Amino acid sequence: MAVYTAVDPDDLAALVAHYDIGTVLSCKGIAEGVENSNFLLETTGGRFILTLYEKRVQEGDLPFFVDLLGHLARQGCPVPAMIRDRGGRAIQQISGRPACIIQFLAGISLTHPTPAQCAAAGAALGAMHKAVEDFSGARENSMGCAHWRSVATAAGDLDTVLPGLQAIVDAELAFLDDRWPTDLPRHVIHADLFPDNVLMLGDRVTGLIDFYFAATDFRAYDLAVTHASWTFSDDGRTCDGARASALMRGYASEIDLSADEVAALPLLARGAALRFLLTRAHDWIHTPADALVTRKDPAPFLERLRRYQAADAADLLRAG
Ligand SMILES: Nc1ncnc2c1ncn2[C@@H]1O[C@H](COP(=O)(O)OP(=O)(O)OP(=O)(O)O)[C@@H](O)[C@H]1O
Ligand SMILES: N[C@@H](CCO)C(=O)O
Repeated sequence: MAVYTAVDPDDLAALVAHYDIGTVLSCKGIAEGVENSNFLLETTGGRFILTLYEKRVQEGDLPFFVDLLGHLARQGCPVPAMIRDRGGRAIQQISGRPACIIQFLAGISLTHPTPAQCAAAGAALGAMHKAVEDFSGARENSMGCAHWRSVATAAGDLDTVLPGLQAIVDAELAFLDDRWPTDLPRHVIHADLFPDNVLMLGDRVTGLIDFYFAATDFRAYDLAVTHASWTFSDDGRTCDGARASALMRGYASEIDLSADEVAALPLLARGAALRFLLTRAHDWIHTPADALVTRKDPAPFLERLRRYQAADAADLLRAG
């Protein structure tokens, strides 16, 4: 369960009193997620998500996320609104943390998506990319390629996570540093569109959530992150061809990738696998023992990295 910070009931009642959302009925910690503290907040006015921003979200970035979600909502993307209080403020403070009350969206986060659901997710990502093209905001990708070396250093001794991991990471960082593209189409991307950040009812996408890694980067890298997180077996050893081609086909129904982007996909996918391997390894070592959080296993992302390193990786990344 991801609850790093507890919320005092009196503080919560005082916060909610600034909004036109009624009074608090209940507030329960949400089991999913590892980054922020999330609560399901029920008031006499309805159901909301209360998010307290933790380690990886900088308070100064919150206005960017509020603007981005507003822009995407106006373009018809299924993203949750950040609720504003009577004074027009979306960003608050509670328990010493920056916090937002967010619209609750219906839908279920999948753990084992079908090909049809992968196609829908790919199309939703593509539609989001179209919608964001004229968004004027920008944010450096603090989890992008330029930062992976410092994430690795901050993690500490990677061999304590998996024997031999340090050498694998060092070699991969050197490989990617030499080859990472510089001039592919870029705009604000989600950068973390895992299945748990997409709400679905059947084969329909009802919500895209958790934009707190959104940043300016290659759109094809966003597709690579989505491929890495939607199309593999739980242990990361096998990429499911039907899911992968459906995801790519769904994305292609919205966005025509250039030949350069298609050629770069295997490399971008290696980067995506490394990014999540590194942050999971960091959290494996550093998650406080008393946090109500289930750490995510880094090993399946090492397996994905190996798969994307293979000579036939481009075959996994083709639209069927
Ligand atoms: N707007 C929303 N509507 C409905 N449910 C939501 C909403 N936002 C979050 N949730 C629920 O809360 C869970 C955790 O939210 P979120 O993914 O934002 O947390 P996180 O700690 O940032 O996670 P991650 O580990 O994916 O970065 C989601 O899986 C979902 O079940
Ligand atoms: N989606 C990420 C957590 C956010 O960095 C993971 O599953 O590792």
